[in-house]
This record gives sequence, structure tokens and C-alpha cells, in this order.
Amino acid sequence: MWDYVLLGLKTLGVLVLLEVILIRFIPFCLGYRHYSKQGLPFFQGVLPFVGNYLRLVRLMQEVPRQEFVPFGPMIKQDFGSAHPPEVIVSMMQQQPVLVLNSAKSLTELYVTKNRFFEKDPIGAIQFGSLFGQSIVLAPSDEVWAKKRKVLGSAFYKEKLFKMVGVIREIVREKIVEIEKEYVEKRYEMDVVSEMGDLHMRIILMTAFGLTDLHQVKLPYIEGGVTKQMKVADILRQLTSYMIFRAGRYMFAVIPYMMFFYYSKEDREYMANIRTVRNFCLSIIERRRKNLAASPNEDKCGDILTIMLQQPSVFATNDSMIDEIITFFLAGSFTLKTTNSNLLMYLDCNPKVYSTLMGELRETVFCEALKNGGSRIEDPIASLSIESVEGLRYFSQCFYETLRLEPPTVASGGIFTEDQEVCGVKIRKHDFFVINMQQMHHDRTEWQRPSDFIPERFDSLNPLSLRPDGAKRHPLAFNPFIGGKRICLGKTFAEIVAKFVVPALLGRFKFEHVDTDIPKGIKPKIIQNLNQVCDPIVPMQVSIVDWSKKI
Ligand code: HEM
Repeated sequence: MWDYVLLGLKTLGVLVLLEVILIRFIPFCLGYRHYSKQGLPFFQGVLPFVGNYLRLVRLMQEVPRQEFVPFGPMIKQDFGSAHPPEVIVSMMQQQPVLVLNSAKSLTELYVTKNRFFEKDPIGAIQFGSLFGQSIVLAPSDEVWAKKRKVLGSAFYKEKLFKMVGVIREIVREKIVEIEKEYVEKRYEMDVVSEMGDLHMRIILMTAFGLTDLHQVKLPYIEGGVTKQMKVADILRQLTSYMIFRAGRYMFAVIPYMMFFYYSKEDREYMANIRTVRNFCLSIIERRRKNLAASPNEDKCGDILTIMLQQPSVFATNDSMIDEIITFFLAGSFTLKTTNSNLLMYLDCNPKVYSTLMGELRETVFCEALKNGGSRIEDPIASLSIESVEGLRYFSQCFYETLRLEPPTVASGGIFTEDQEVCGVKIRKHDFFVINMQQMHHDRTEWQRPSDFIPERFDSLNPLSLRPDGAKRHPLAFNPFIGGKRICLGKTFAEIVAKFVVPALLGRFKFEHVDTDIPKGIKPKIIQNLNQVCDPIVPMQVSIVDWSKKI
């Protein structure tokens, strides 16, 4: 018997040795050689087998969650606060990762080489625990294209009109709630939580066609204790867990362990995912029955109904649940962050606020204020798809907020064939990161990149130029990425913002109550990572007086 045990151990030893040499050490050396031969800068601290992984993990654990931007602290430590090189290589275990810091690479990536641009299959497995095989992770094949086409149809013509009708009602309701809760009672309003609630209702309506879901609580297990939590909060916790789970020392030693949910926390995470998915399933089944009873029932053209009407594309319940979770996370947290940030920036930049209010007065609220009134009772009544189209300065404010704090700080992918980008020969299947946060603060592209200056998006304004007076790179601003994987909800996101923020500003004045921040100075912004951690940002809300000079 001991002979067999010994033989088993020897075989295991040989397999581990082969794995270390063939799958890890040789690819590590080849990757390192390929990019160092081209003279590319590397992050410091490259160790055989683990590369910079341990350092990244340490930083993930040291830097407060809400301040963590992938590679941000490493770039600062190694390259100072000046703009880093266009491409930096990080060795992650056996794999080189190219961090693209300059918009120059994007023209090739999104245009000439876009057909070779793919999602990273390892990321798809890792994040698949939550998103399943949703379009955000799936390879760009025929199935993905069909799904994208069906889902995209939700944001066109009559369907979009229906959705706008629903958005208007949700915003109207929220205005009444804010007034009752914060203006009348003079309580401080946590802008992040209220904007979160508002956008969640909008996205729940878009995805499920139901608004009351934001109230629903489900059991959530944490540390062996089960508590009741709102669906949105559970999804945020799960996203946070999924992202930060990657930062385990164990994965530096045995990367494959990433694919196994072995710890107690992992098992709780998977159980919580099952709870959410079962909940989605119950909604799907209910809707399916309703549709069978009255097939023409399609009140708002929601995503679920659209998917149920295309069984050849969405054949299984799981395929629908994957998309619903994706829409929910992709839509509500991005908009919550951006529109909360926008309210903060407006309060801290009185000149911008005043210019924007001037535009709102002239463009959308002129009728409501024509008799010299001081208040707008129902700002939503003044907003229509046609009237918000004219909000040029508002769009500039929205873009400037997205520039300073892109809610998706980085995206990534691989090439399916060897390609050259910015003169760098990238091997097929080597992972690259599009570092949006860095590109949006590139000193060669943006004048005073840390300041909130919406005018930089006005092509006639000198601030729209680069510091050297040349035209800015067209992809220097890139919050929705581009090419075939461009954000599916981009137009919808802009429309939602154009209804939500002007309606709120028409009725309320928001002033932050953080006494540490003198007016006019950049506030402690609501971090772009608040998909995974919610800061509390209290603001005082009052009714705006339009009879005064604003
Ligand atoms: C300010 C708001 C938003 C920003 C900045 C934003 C940004 C992005 C980015 C950067 C991606 C690419 C992610 C990646 O591949 O790594 C993406 C994908 C996606 N977004 Fe958005 N998004 C926003 C709002 C929305 C909304 C409101 C929806 C839906 C209602 C949405 C739905 C999606 C979907 C479905 C994808 C996956 C597309 C694909 O891979 O084919 N997004 N978004």
C-alpha cells in the first residue's frame, strides 16, 4: 500500500514540477523577454512566478477600498505624479499585463484592430460567478451579437419613449419624497443613498418593468448570520466581494484556486448569489405567466419582456438572469455615482452652477417661470425628450463629471491575434488594461486636468484644446469605452441624467455640509468605485428661489 502512496506522491510532485516549469516559469520568462526587448517600462518588484501580484495584493489591502483604483498606487509609487509612460508592463504571475495609459492606443484598439479585440477569458470565468454568461463577459461571437441587438432595441424609438414616460413618473415621485423628508423636516440628505435609490428604481423599471422591487428584502448571509437586505445592497456587496476576492495571497501561489470557492466566505458568497438568482427566477416565471395570459402586455418595453419575446436568443432562464444582473449593476451604480458627483461639483463650483441654472431657465423652464415666479412646482412637466435635447451646457457638465470620475475606472481585454498598438508588439492572448482614469487626467491632453471645467467640452472654447494648443485626441475622453464593446446603455444613461439632474435642480438647491472643504476647492469626491463601497455624503436641501440671481 505504501508503494502506491509513494507512487502517487511522486506523480503529484512531477505534475507540480511540470506545471511550474511549463505553465508558469517558461511563459513568465518568454513574456518578460518579449516586452523588455521592446524597451517597455515594467512596474518594479517583478519576482519569478508571482511578478507584481503580491505588491498589487498588498496595495489592495492597504489602500482604503474607496480609494483603490487598479494600478493607481503602483503607478504613483513607480512613476511619480507626472503622467506615466504610454504603456507599462506589469507581470502578473506567469502573465504580462499591459497597462495602456494614453488615448493614442485607442484609435487602433477601437477602429483598425477592433475585430481582434476580445474579452479576457480568465476574467470571464472569475466574474462569471456573478454575471454568468452575460454579454458583458461573453466573447464577441454571433450569439453575443444577437443578444446585444435584442437588448439594444430597448433603447430605440417607441420603447425609449415609453421608458422616458416611466422615468418622468419615478423622478416626480422622488421630488415629492425629498421635499417631505429633507426640506420640510430640515434633515440632511445623504446624496449617494438617495441617488442610489432613485437610479435603482429607474433601472429596475427598465430591467424588470417593476418599481416596487427596491423595497424587497432578501436573506443575506454574512459571517454565519442571516439578515434581511435590499436586493440592490446585496448585489453591491456581492460585486465588492467578487472584485476584492482577487486580492488573496493564496492566488499568488496557486492561481487556479481562484476558480474554486473553497473558504467559508466563498461559500456564503455563492449562497447569496443563489438567493438573488432564485429571486430573479420567480419574477421571470411570474412575467411569463402574465405574458401568456395577455401577450400584448408591454407597458414600458422593459428588458425582461423583450427577452421573453425572443426565446430563440434567450433560450434559458439563466441567460435572462445573467443579463438582468448585468443591467442592474451596469446601469444603476454608474448613474448613481455620476449624478451624485455632478451635484457635488455644481455645489463646489458656483460659477458653473450659475451658468447651468441660466441654461435651464432659458431652455427648459422658461414657460414655468414666465410670470416671474420664484418656484417651479413640477419641474418634470417642463422636461420632454425634445426640450432636454437643447441642454448643451448640461451635457458638458455631465461629461466633465465622467471625465474626472469615470465610474468604470478601467476596462480590459485581449487580442485574438498578434497585433501592434502604439508601436508595441502585443502577443495574442496577453491581457491589456485600458486605464480610463489615467487617460482622463493626462496632462498632455487636458488643461488643468484636476479642475472641474465643463467648458473644455465646448469645441469653440480654447479650453477644449491641449495645453500645447493642438486639438485633443478624440478618444482622450472615453468613459463608455468604444468599438464593438461600447457601453450598451450609453444613450440611455445620458437621457436619464438629462431628466434626473435638471428636474432636481429645478426644484431644489443642494449644498454639501462638509465643513472641511472650503467652497470652490475640489471636494472629497464620491469615488468612482462606489459600486463597491458607499461613502456617506450629507447635503442640505432647500427649495431653490428662481426670483433671486442664481
Ligand atoms: C454613466 C453611465 C455609464 C457608464 C460610464 C458606463 C460605462 C460602461 C463601460 C466602460 C462598459 C464596458 C465594460 C467592459 O467591457 O469592461 C460598459 C458596458 C456595458 N454597459 Fe454601461 N455604462 C453606463 C451606464 C449604463 C447603463 C445605464 C446601462 C443599462 C441600462 C449600461 C449597460 C451596459 C452593458 C449591458 C454593457 C456591456 C456591453 C457589452 O459588453 O456588450 N451601462 N458600460
